[in-house]
Amino acid sequence: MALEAIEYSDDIQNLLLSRGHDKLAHHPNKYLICDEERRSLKEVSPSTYIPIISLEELGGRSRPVAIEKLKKACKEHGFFQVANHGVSEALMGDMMEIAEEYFDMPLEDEVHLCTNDYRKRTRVCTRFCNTSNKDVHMHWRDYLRHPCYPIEYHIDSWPNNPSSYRYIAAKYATAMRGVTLKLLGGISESLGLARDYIENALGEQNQTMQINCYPPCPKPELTPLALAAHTDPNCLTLVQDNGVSGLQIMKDGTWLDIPPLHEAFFVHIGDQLQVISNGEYKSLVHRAMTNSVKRRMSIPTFYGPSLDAVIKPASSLASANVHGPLYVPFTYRRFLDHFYSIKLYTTTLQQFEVANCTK
Ligand SMILES: O=C(O)CCC(=O)C(=O)O
Ligand SMILES: [Fe+2]
Repeated sequence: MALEAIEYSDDIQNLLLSRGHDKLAHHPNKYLICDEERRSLKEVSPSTYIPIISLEELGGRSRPVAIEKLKKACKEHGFFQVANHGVSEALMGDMMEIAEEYFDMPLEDEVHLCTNDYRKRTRVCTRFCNTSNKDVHMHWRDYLRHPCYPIEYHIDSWPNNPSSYRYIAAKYATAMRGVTLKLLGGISESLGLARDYIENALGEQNQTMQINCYPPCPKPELTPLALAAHTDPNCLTLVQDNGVSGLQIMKDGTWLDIPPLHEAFFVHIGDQLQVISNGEYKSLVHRAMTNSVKRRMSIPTFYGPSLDAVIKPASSLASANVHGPLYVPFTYRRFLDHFYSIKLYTTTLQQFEVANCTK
């Protein structure tokens, strides 16, 4: 689909859930979900075991043991929690507080950031994707999103309100980059690659911070999904939440509830790591549920390639596989264009599978 075709004039300000009431009354059909999604909501199991990776352990003499743990977590689960990560409780608290404040502000100050155009890298939005199909259902979520690396390059595009937003978000983004790079170093080694392999494979790199705001939903039976099932298109995602549950992940064909984590970050694998690892590690299918009582907030840090980086399976992993490379090389820009143009957000990778490209 031509990208030009995806501009359309939904009144995004009217659709933002957090800025006004009764979206269900005004847009009764927009939030309905399909039968298949509705069926899957009934088959959810209670919370699951979440492997713990200690960043202290990864940086110390027990690194080889920690790398083995990391390998098992990535291979068998696709997710883990990172503890002893060095991001202070105070900074995590300040970031969540300013995030909550942001979504309590009147919209007037932020109108200039509201857009559904995914190419605007700093934006306030409510749609998951920018498809031209207006019938795609909406999610019970608003979000603010902005790039964070290099900070000096992007900070002027960030919200200026609340007045300490930029200061706190910059401190947080810097700390999160440190944690992510340490994890990526460990993950590289867990695949038998040089410690800086993945970092280098991401080119100039891209770090994006997102603040998801899921307001209480008056009719969760009508619109149970706050965010539909998807895999993240980036490489690795680290999530902080505000202590309200709602995240679910798919493991071995079953949906599982993930409880809120205190002081730890929930980390999971994205599509680019699946490609670089040549399918050794799989990106995690996940979604979020609505809640009729409490507002849920989450702050994912998405770490991935720069738009021009060419992503492909690591050659040592491709040659170790009887099938060779499982994915064709692509630029991240091309990948994202495809990701934002499809309706089923769990299938982006299929387009880039060698098996599908040589037919
Ligand atoms: O809210 C969450 O915990 C997950 C959010 C998410 O999956 C996303 O923003 O991509
Ligand atoms: Fe996600």
